[in-house]
Amino acid sequence: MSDVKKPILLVAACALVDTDNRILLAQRPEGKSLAGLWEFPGGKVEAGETPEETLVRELEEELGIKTKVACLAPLTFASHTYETFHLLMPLYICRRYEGIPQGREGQAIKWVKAKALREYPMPPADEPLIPVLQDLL
Ligand SMILES: Nc1nc2c([nH]c(=O)n2[C@H]2C[C@H](O)[C@@H](COP(=O)(O)OP(=O)(O)OP(=O)(O)O)O2)c(=O)[nH]1
Repeated sequence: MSDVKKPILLVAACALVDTDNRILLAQRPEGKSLAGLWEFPGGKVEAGETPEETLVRELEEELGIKTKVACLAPLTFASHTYETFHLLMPLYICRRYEGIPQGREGQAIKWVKAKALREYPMPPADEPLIPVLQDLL
């Protein structure tokens, strides 16, 4: 075990699910950490925000869709040590939203069937989330 304590980073993420039970993945753009990997939309919880508020904000900023705190249900979470921080990432599921998701920040997006999730390389923290979604959907 390392002596140096890593800060905990709180990131809220969302499995957005459409009427065909597909899940939306977004590709991390070049220039960011973990570039090219496919992730659940979301982002860092800012000071003064609840994770649900973060998601309502991020889903609008990143995808141009509107949802509500009441439409976000907690599903599971990721807890993973990266080199410089420990990621704690609650994963919510959302089936009720308005608008058609678009990659508003230049990121590619893709609707993916649960059984095909492993065809899309994801950050290591996301690995344990895949079977949870596959069991559910
Ligand atoms: N949104 C999201 N982030 C994830 C997932 N899996 C995972 O390890 N992460 C990590 C990547 C980032 O380190 C962090 C999310 O940060 P962010 O999306 O708000 O900010 P960012 O890409 O600008 O972060 P960075 O360039 O500073 O690393 O959580 C995931 O499925 N969704």
